[in-house]
Amino acid sequence: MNQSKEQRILNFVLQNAVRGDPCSVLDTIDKYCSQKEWAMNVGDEKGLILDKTLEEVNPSVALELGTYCGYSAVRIARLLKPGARLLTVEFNPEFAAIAKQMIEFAGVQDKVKLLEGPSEEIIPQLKKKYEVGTLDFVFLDHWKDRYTPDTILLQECNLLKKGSVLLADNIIVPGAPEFINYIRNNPRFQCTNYPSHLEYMKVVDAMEKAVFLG
Ligand SMILES: O=C(NC/C=C/[C@H]1O[C@@H](n2ccc(=O)cc2)[C@H](O)[C@@H]1O)c1cc([N+](=O)[O-])cc(O)c1O
Ligand SMILES: [Mg+2]
Repeated sequence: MNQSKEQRILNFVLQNAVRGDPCSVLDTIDKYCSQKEWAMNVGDEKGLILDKTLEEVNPSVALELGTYCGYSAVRIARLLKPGARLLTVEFNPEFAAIAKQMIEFAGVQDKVKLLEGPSEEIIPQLKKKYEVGTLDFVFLDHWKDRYTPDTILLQECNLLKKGSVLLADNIIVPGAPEFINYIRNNPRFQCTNYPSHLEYMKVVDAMEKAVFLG
């Protein structure tokens, strides 16, 4: 059976990146996806916005919704302080298997826990099953029509505290209009927009940061 694009990306990393070096894994994925096959990784330009936000927040507990091939999981994990951890949620078993190998090759597996399943099932389990108190940082990069219901669910499950930071990808392309409408009109969030470009393309995109005010 012929390989998936995600398998080809992983193979390119296994053959060309430096094992245990997260930056080399990120650079190798960016090289492949900008030169050979486009893929929906957050990429190097929006990745810098993710990096800066992480350096500001310096989270102890981070959640990612939408692992895909593990690019942003590696990107986030490489910046976590000792003892800090990332929980990343992936629904598609093939993608989860790829991401697991990507995370292990990058050498960040001790900081990352990959949770397989839909976000609406996993989020309500975070406190009891995954021993989460509250989340310092949440990266939203999964199905765009899930950003709003999952943000509501995070609040309902008491997973956010004053100062928790949400960062959402793809505000322009593919776009998350309901989420923008919800979060910018919600007095419990302080929002900031970060204009950028779609990964590996000249197309305009943006990220939105939303700080929970408690
Ligand atoms: O559609 C996009 N992202 C959807 C991502 C979905 C990922 O989230 C997982 N998931 C995990 C848990 C769930 O509950 C549901 C899905 C899915 O299994 C998939 O791995 C997208 C599209 C473009 N684009 O240019 O077209 C650019 C981007 O940066 C994007 O992020
Ligand atoms: Mg995205």
